Amino acid sequence: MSILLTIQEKQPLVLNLANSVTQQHVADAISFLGASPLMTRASNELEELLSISSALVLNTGTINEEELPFFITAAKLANKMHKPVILDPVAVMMPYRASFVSRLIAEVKITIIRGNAAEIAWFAQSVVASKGIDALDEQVNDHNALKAARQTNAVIVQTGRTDTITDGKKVLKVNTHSPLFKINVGCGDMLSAIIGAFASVSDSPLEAAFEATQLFGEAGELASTAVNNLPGNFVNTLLDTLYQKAQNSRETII
Ligand SMILES: Nc1ncnc2c1ncn2[C@@H]1O[C@H](COP(=O)(O)OP(=O)(O)OP(=O)(O)O)[C@@H](O)[C@H]1O
Ligand SMILES: Cc1ncsc1CCO
Ligand SMILES: [Mg+2]
Repeated sequence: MSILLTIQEKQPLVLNLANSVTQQHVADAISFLGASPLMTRASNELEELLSISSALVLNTGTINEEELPFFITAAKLANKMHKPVILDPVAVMMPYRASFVSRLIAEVKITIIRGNAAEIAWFAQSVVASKGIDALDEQVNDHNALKAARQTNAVIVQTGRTDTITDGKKVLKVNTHSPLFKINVGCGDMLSAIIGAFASVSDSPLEAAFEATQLFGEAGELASTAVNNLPGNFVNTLLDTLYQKAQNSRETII
């Protein structure tokens, strides 16, 4: 059975410590795929929520220092309960964010890290040109992705014009092309959450990360064409396309 179909059968709950910029799109993406999103900022409910969740997605886009213990507690509980933890290390190259993420990953096990080339370079002690949330270098850098995977023991999803997915040994690629992804803020956040939904029902983080990234890339291409390559309606059309793909996967077996 495909992972996408399993998501709809199991309707897993995906718990998100989301950023405050793009959380509606993140929740929609999870929901339209057939999973169930939940966002929280309350440490006193973490244990209860994680016990009914199938994955935890940590997005460090709008963190502050008071939230570090909250992120650590959430991930430690998920580790203890053997639930996959996905990290989206937004702009981790910036010094405070680097300090936050360093302290987080020193304490917890991350299953999958999804970031752009500049963010993944940081995990490989390397530098790729960037400005804030955006990587500026379009080169495909397998070396950084492989090194990041080996150093963190996580599956790495390095997004860009070509996406590279690796566990430090095997390297998989997604080569779909939708330029509108780059200018619509939050598409990376949506993909990280979708990877969370896939990992929540799969025993293979590598396979889950690859299939989620491929689905997202294909949906992006269809959505770009449908909106004549104009950005204003892209995300809504992308969400509709994800929904249709999820529905189609059901029809293939009915
Ligand atoms: N230059 C590009 N051309 C085509 N697609 C791209 C390009 N850069 C990124 N993408 C696609 O955009 C999606 C999000 O990846 P991206 O690298 O932009 O994440 P991000 O920088 O974290 O985004 P955000 O911070 O806005 O959420 C991925 O599906 C990726 O394949
Ligand atoms: C623009 C922005 N700033 C912090 S998080 C975020 C959304 C992209 O991750
Ligand atoms: Mg991002």
